[in-house]
Amino acid sequence: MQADRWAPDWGAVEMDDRTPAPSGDAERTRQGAAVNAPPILGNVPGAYALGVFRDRHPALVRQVRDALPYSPDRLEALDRLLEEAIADKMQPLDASAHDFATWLTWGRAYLRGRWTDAPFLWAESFFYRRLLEATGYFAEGPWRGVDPFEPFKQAELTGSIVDEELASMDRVAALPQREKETALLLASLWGNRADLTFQITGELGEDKAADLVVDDGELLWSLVHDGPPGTICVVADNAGRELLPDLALIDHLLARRLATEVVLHVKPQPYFVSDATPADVLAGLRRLSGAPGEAGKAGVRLRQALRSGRLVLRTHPFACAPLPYSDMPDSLRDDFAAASLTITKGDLNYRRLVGDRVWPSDTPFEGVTAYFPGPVVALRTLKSDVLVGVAQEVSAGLDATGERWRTTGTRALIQGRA
Ligand SMILES: O=P(O)(O)OC[C@H]1O[C@](O)(CO)[C@@H](O)[C@@H]1O
Repeated sequence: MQADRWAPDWGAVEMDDRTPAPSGDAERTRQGAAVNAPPILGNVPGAYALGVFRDRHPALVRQVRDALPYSPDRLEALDRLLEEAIADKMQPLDASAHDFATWLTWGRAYLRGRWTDAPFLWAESFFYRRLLEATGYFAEGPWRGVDPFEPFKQAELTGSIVDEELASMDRVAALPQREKETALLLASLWGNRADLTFQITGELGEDKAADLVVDDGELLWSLVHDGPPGTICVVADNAGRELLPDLALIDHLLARRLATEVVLHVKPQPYFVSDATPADVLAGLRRLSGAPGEAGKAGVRLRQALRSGRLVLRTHPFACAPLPYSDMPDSLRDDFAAASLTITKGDLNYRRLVGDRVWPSDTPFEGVTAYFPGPVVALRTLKSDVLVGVAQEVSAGLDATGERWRTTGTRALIQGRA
C-alpha cells in the first residue's frame, strides 16, 4: 500500500513556499470526462457561494458566540473571526495548531487572501476549522472537545417534529417490502433537507417541488439485492433529523441481512454545523431506542449491531479535508474498494464526490466518478451549484422557471453507478 498522499511529510513545509494546492489527482484519474471545469469560487457577483461567505458565515459566528457561555478569550477569538469574515480577509491558523502545516500544504496559496477568492470547498472547510480554533476545540483548557454546534443539534433532536418522524416508522414497517424500501430511501434522501447550515439564514425553500432531477433508486436496490450481501459503506452527512432516517435505512439493511456489515463514516470533529460525529450517532441511537414502537426496536438492534461489529463507525480525518474524494488517501480508498456499495449522503459529500467545479450539467456522472473504487450512489438534496448527469434540456427547463432549484433544497437526486 502506498503512503497517504494527502498527508505528506509536513517537515518540509515553509510558510513562503508557494506550491499550488492539491488538485492534480482529479485531473489524472477522470478518464474521458471534461477535466478542466474551473473550481467554484465565491468571488462571482450574484453567486450562491458569495452569499455563504457574506451572510451565512458572519451569522453563524454570532450564533455560536451566543449559544454557549464562552470565556473572554474565546469571545475575543470569535470576534476576530467575525471581523475576518465580514472583511473577507482570511488568516492562517495559529502556528501552534496541530494541523497548521497540513493546512499550509493544502492551500498556502489561499491563506492571507480573500475568503471569496479561494475555491468554495476549500474556503468553507477552512472556515469551520478556524471556528473550532476560535472556540478552543483543540486547545488545552476547558473548551477542548466541546462541540460549538451541540446546542443547535440538541434542540433539533429533542423537537416534537422528531417524535412524529419516529412514530411514522410504525407505518413504514407495515408496508410491503418494495414500498418499505422506497419509503426508507426517500426518508434518508429528504432528511438531507434538515440541515442546520440552511436554517441559519432561513434559506430553506418551500416544500413545493419534491421532484428528483435524477432517480437511480432502482440501481441502488439492484446493487443491494442482486449478488451476495457484502459490506455497505454509508458516508453520513448531518446529525439529528437526517441521521435518524439514515439509521433506519441501515437497520433495514442489517436486519434483513442485505449487508453483512455497514460501515458508517462520520466526521472526527464538528464540521459544517450539523455534520454527524460519533457523539451525534450515540445521541441519535439514544433518541431512537428511547422511542416507542418500531423506532425503539431499531435503536436497540443498532446498538447491538455496534457491539457485535456488524455496524462499524469510521472517523477518517480526510472527512474534514478541503479536498475532493478523488484525492482520498489509500487508507480510505481501501474501505470503499472493499464495499459492495457506498452511499454518500448530502450536498457537501456530492461536491467532494464529483468535484466542486463548474461542470456543464450534462457531464457524465460515470466519468467524474471513474476514480471511485467501487459502486457508489449519492443521495442529495440540491443546496449548491454543482451538478452533473442531468441533460441540458432538463437543467435549462428548470432554469427557465425562475425557481432557485439548484440551491434551496427543493430538488433532490439519487445518482449512482455500478
Ligand atoms: O449538509 P449538506 O447537505 O452537506 O449541505 C451543506 C451545504 O451547505 C453549505 O454549507 C452552504 O451552502 C454548502 O456549502 C454545503 O454544500
